[in-house]
Amino acid sequence: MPNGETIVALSTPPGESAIALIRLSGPDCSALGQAMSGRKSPLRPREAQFCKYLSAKDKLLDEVVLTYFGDGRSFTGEDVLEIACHGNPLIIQNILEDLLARGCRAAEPGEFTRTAFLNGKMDLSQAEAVADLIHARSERGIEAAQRQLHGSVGRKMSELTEKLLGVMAHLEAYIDFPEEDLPGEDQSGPAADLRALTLEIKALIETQHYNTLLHDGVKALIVGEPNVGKSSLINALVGSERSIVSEMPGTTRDYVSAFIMLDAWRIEILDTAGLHEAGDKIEQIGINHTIEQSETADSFLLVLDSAAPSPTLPPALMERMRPENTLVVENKTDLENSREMSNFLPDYRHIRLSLRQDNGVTALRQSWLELIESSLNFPQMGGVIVNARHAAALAEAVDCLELASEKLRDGELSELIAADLRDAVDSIGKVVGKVDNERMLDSLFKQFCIGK
Ligand SMILES: Nc1nc2c(c(=O)[nH]1)N(C=O)[C@@H](CNc1ccc(C(=O)N[C@@H](CCC(=O)O)C(=O)O)cc1)CN2
Ligand SMILES: Nc1nc2c(ncn2[C@@H]2O[C@H](COP(=O)(O)OP(=O)(O)OP(=O)(O)O)[C@@H](O)[C@H]2O)c(=O)[nH]1
Ligand SMILES: [Mg+2]
Repeated sequence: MPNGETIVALSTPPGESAIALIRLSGPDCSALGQAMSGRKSPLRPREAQFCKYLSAKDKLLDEVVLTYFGDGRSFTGEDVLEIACHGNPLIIQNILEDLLARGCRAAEPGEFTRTAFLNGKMDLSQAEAVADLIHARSERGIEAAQRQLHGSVGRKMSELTEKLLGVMAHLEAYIDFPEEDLPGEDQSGPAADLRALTLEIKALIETQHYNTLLHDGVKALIVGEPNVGKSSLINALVGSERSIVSEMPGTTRDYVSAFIMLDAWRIEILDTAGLHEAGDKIEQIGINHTIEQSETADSFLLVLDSAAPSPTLPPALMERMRPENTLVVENKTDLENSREMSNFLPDYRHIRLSLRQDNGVTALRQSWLELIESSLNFPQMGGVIVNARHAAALAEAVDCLELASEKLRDGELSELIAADLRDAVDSIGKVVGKVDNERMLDSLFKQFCIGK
């Protein structure tokens, strides 16, 4: 802490719990630990110690376990004191009030992690990963946040920076010598290096898509003609009556959504209004909603009534559905006149089932999972997935590289080109927080929870 303050916050959720953890960071931790426990000697570092908690007014507030992290060997890089007390909101409040009375300051949201970043315990992408890890809602999300917490993004940025510095060195050699004097493999010169690097960064920016998938979930749309069993399907997948099922065509008028887990994936699944021509005004609005939703959908379950003729679907929707992102669900196989429909969309994966007899749903989940995993091709780039902030910084780097490429082509001065490349290095540095910007840090850490 620049001004030597010691910050304090409850790090566990407010409310009743078996144990609550109050965390302090700053120079007063050792003295406070000794004072609150009434010990004659300082607390031994990195050792859990059972103590009484005595307030400044010498009142016994609770029996607690104290852990002191000295010499900055802690999460924040400052001295840290952790107080594990009984999880009663009144006890927690008494202890927090006592610590404030003893001169501590209440921590801002994310301030512990911000301190860790400012003390060089982690780079900015790792600090973001701490929050991602807390908020992840699927195994895939946790895995991705853990990779980032271990520095995957930072390592990728170092690699890109190294390459860029290499291009800068190459550029100097290229400018200093006429083309014909360079060894054969250098004939294409830095122009080719720059192109390759630009493509690599653009590919990295594309991985932002996976970040959205991890946070918001994979968005899946159940579509098909009226009465084919779309609502029966969402109910079977969710495991409860999420959507109304009836024998009347046109039962679902607008989309209904639910979240499910498909293996390690979080999926937002939408049951939609049956698609058919004409219909009344409300139906038409519902159909327009389906088409709108299809524009941002990652996956489709196209339901067919296998005892009815093949459907004709709106071209605007068909455009979005491809063999890689769509599973064709031939429902109602229990009906006598049910037949194979593999001639309809023959390039697509089909699955036959009877939702009425609850037969085939497990096979559908398996088949759908395979389709999702193969179509999302997840994750490439050595497991690096960038977020919106990283992507914006990388897009700046791409702009700088493209400027540099243009100047190189136009034969401009090497100093001008080098300046653009240095700007690109700075933009890449923003990802890990090498380029400091107080406002950006404020807005980033504001999104954290208190005590983190
Ligand atoms: N009790 C407790 N559990 C916790 C945390 C915490 O702050 N306190 N964490 C908070 O998010 C996470 C663990 N992260 C941590 C990261 C670094 C250090 C630490 O003491 N680092 C020292 C020593 C490293 C070592 O001994 O290898 C250092 O970096 O110098 C502690 C926790 C999850 N569990
Ligand atoms: N025989 C048979 N009937 C089914 C099957 N699955 C669903 N149904 C029936 O088909 C009718 C329509 O089912 P829904 O799930 O409401 O169909 P929907 O596609 O949501 O229909 P809309 O919302 O009107 O577009 C209901 O009477 C269901 O009980 C099945 O596998 N076999
Ligand atoms: Mg329905």
